[in-house]
Amino acid sequence: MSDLAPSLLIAYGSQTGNAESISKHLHEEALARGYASTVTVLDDYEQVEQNHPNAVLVIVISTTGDGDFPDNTQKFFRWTRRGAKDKLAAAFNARKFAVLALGDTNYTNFCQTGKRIERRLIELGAVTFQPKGLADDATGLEAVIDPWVANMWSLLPSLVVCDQEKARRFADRAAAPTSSILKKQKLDDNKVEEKKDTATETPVAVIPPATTATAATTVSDPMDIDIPLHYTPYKFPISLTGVPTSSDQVTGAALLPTEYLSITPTQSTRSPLDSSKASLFHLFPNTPSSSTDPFTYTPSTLFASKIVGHRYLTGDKALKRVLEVTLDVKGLNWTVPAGAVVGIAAPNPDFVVLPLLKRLGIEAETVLDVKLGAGETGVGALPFVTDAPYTAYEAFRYFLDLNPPLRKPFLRIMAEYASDEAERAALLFLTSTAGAALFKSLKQANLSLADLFATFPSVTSLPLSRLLESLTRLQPRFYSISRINNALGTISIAFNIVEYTNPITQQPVVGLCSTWLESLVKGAGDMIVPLYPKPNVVFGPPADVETPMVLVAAGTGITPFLSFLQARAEAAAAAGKTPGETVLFHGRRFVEADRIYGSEIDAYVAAGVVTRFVEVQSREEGGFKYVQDAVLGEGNDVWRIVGEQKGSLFVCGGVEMARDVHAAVGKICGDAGRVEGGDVGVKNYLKALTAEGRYLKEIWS
Ligand SMILES: Cc1cc2nc3c(=O)[nH]c(=O)nc-3n(C[C@H](O)[C@H](O)[C@H](O)COP(=O)(O)O)c2cc1C
Repeated sequence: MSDLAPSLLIAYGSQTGNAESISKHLHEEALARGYASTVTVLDDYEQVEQNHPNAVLVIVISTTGDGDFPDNTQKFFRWTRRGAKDKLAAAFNARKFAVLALGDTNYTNFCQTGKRIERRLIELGAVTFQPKGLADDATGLEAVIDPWVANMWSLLPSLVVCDQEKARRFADRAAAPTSSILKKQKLDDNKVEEKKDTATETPVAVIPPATTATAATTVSDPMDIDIPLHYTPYKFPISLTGVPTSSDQVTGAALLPTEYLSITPTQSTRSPLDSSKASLFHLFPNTPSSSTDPFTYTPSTLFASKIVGHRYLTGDKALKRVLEVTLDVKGLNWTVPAGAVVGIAAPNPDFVVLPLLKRLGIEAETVLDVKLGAGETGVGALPFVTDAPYTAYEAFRYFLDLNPPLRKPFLRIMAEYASDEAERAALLFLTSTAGAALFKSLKQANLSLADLFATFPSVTSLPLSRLLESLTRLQPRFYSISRINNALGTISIAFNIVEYTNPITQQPVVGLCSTWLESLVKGAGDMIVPLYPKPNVVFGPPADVETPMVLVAAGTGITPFLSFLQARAEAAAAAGKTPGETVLFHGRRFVEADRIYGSEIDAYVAAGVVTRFVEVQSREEGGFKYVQDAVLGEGNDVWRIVGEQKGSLFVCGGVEMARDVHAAVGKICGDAGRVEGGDVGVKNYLKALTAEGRYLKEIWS
């Protein structure tokens, strides 16, 4: 009897789509190599595994937040810790598995989730068939992923049953210098379109229609805002040094991913173009309009909240505008706790969607029938699942990430459809090992999909199925709630309007969600914001209002702390207690212009809820420059509160700031022998504080 497992099961956990995309491509390649393969999101693992009890398991998982599990793995990880012993044993005992972890060394907890999952599965009796891969986004994921995956393919024949005929065909394809199917076709096909340089094409500019929807209460509206209406795609100048001009000269190009989606444009059309309406909701007919359980709402059953107020929190001198938006969430029936977070599903802007559809030759109004190809079984392989069939416009506007990170499998697919030989060669070269430096320079330019098509204008006939296979789902954007009114059923969020110039392409870049929300308050839509409450948020103030705490924020990192202070003031008043000592550090650029929630904090200071407010300005003379300098400067107090009085320390803001504050706190702990054991002692001490929930961070990149 063979010891080989009957199949391969690829399970992913992904916050922004990288692990998802990698897993789907692994799955497709596994099928092409002759393995019976299934791909699933980790949260569905328990159910999917029952149909594949003896499969070899490959886990691809990213780390998010501050060493946290992606949202679509939380259920899985909880189950591995607290699930029924017999079920866990059945699922994992003697299971052969390997972990490919994605992370970024800019974060303190590099690839933490991959490490934890591997450790936990080993505890449950599973056995690794190759060491985990730790891929680093800071230096380029491919440097680790490519050899890790190559090693996996070399080991799988001794682990999983393989269809030898398919394996042989695959080996033949791999041995061919490049896929020549399209090339041959082109030689005989006079109908191939003339090369068109779309970089010079004028993109369609869509002017959002004016609305008569209820106007928001504008407290202050300091300036006229230009809402972007169009985007001119950027053609990346590829340096031709060392780049082969003919595809025959390219060696070691990536293999063409197998096609797995079947997309049929149906005869029906639906006019989808009224983007002033929250048309997203007709795609989710089963979504309850209200529910007694707020967590019924998820990324695929969104709640329709309504903007009922807005104001700018920054002054004219500020370099970035901070907008506060107040949303009616009564129907959620959610008693919102301090520190709560909502995920907002912002659509792609029409000025990106419509030119892209035009570029691909797709009618926006056509209803699509999207299915897995014949013989496909992977439950996680569909790019999105909704209750209703949708139009091309809806798919592009609401469901697809149109700014994906540059990925080699997609470049390989583009090469297949490039009608210009030099472009085809360049695209193939980009996927090869020899093209690594060029790939890196293109990746660093953060090109959008539109830029990529402008860079390779001869890719004109890319089928929709190929594009959808390569794109991942548009992810919700998360916002900490700053102000809560549970009686009225409203919440407020405050955020920077993201706008900057891409340093490499010099193109303007705008944030998807922040600019969309701003456009709504400027009258570009019907003020409906699809959202859901993020479950399992642990970032909240200590339960006992007398526990002292230190809060460290930079910029809009102040937002969750507003809710902490509000909760503390209310709980102290209700219990007739004096709130514990609270030191709040807030870093910003300018004293006045960036004093986000300044008057609210002044009121908390006056009421004794904030006992010390340390304001730090990086662009003003005098005082501490950065918040980490202030934390270090106030080290004695920080230690007294956290170390001696067993208080709590919370940090919220960007990743660099959190790293620098972490270093400052480490120094405070190590100074004067406060924590013994040198660097290792301090590291373990801070780890223990985190485990106790007394040192928590909310971080974004
Ligand atoms: C907000 C945010 C937080 C992150 N936190 C961590 C972290 O704590 N540790 C780490 O190793 N990587 C961290 N990363 C890096 C991601 O794991 C990495 O970019 C990965 O490629 C993302 O994969 P995904 O798209 O499948 O989620 C973070 C990335 C973001 C955007």
